[in-house]
Amino acid sequence: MLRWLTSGESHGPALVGVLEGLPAGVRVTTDDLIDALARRRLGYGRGARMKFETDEVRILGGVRHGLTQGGPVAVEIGNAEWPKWVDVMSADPVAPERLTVDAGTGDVREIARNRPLTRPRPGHADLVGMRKYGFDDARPVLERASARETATRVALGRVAAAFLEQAAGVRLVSHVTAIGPVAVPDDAVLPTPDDVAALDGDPVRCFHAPTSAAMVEEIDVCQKAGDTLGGVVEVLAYGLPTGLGSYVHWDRRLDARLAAAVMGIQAFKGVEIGDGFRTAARRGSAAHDEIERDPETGLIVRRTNRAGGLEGGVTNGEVLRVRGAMKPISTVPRALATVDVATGEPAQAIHQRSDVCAVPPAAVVAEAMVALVLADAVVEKFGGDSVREVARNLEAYLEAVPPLQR
Ligand SMILES: Cc1cc2nc3c(=O)[nH]c(=O)nc-3n(C[C@H](O)[C@H](O)[C@H](O)COP(=O)(O)O)c2cc1C
Ligand SMILES: C=C(O[C@@H]1CC(C(=O)O)=C[C@@H](OP(=O)(O)O)[C@H]1O)C(=O)O
Repeated sequence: MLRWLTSGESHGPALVGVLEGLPAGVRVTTDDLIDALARRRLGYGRGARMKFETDEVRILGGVRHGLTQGGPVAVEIGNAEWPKWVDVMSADPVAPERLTVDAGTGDVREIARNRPLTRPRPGHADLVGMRKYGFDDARPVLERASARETATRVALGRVAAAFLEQAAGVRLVSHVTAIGPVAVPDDAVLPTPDDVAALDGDPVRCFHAPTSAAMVEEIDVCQKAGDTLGGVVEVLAYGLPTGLGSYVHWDRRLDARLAAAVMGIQAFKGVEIGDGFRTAARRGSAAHDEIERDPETGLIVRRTNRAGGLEGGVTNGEVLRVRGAMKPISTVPRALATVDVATGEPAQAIHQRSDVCAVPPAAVVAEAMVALVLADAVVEKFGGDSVREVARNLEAYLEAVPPLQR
């Protein structure tokens, strides 16, 4: 079983992540993680923080000389702004004057970062978090609810993706299929893992050039109006063997595990496998993927892939397609109405600096979550303590499939 945990606050000294259960022998370096994190910082419509954040990453354990060792892999991602937050986010108690004296100039004044946040922002965890954990300040809530935490998931997801490729030849790619009302046409060509560089070069991680231009325009119009946008991302996994996941129990179904992982990303409100909600509107004769034997290879193939690579919660050998719907960024510059919980009076929500649209980086985060779930499913089905052992087990399984079922 593969397990992962993250810790850390948005403005704390660092985020940390631990991935446990990964076989030994996965080739991975700090540079691989740097690349993955740089990809998550891309995207038209992101806010001020992504302009200076460097995601300084260190591998703290589990990897030696570029190879995983079988122990938990631990990563740390520094916060470029930590010097500004040392007192506000100190783990240990600080003297009250440290919160009112400017560390740089020595001036005594109210420092905005230290002021209690009592005007909870609609669409964020602020109000529910204050009530639930007993805070009179939203600061501790937003520090942990923030999507800054997704940097850790992307770093761990990169390790999982390395395992998938090296043990099973599985490769992933993510792209944006909609921003607000602007969507790629249903018949647009799907990207493959060889298109990652092209997607990285697109301002909104969209594989359809005319739609990409329209998405950028939509973000510009929205930003000028003081508003924010959401959208839809898609993750594709190529080269998956059949047989990952199971139909025998609800929590073994791979579709259920993928849905939970994608829904567990901040601001994600819907998940589709394959044609998902569109399938619900079709008749059965136009909804499923007919089976035939390829006259050239003699192998069993599908005429279509509407199911998105899963039947009965089990991979069927087709390309896996998982989509996630992200709601618009909650911090709306044209501030939303709220109540000041210190006074009980009507108020406008606090406005923290913020992204206008974060759908492109969210695609990268979704890819990381899918990689983690698939790596877990591969470890579960093919076991093994080293990459070589997993690859051997996979090969033996495929060889044992009766010829007429291949
Ligand atoms: C990559 C990414 C970046 C985000 N950036 C912001 C942001 O800058 N400002 C903001 O208000 N919300 C941002 N969000 C969304 C909030 O974190 C999210 O809406 C909030 O936690 C509440 O969502 P929930 O109801 O799903 O928990 C971002 C989400 C993701 C996935
Ligand atoms: C820091 C990241 O995203 C942040 C997500 C976020 C939120 O509320 O979710 C709010 C903003 O943070 P800050 O308040 O520090 O400007 C974003 O920049 C990141 O993606 O690395």
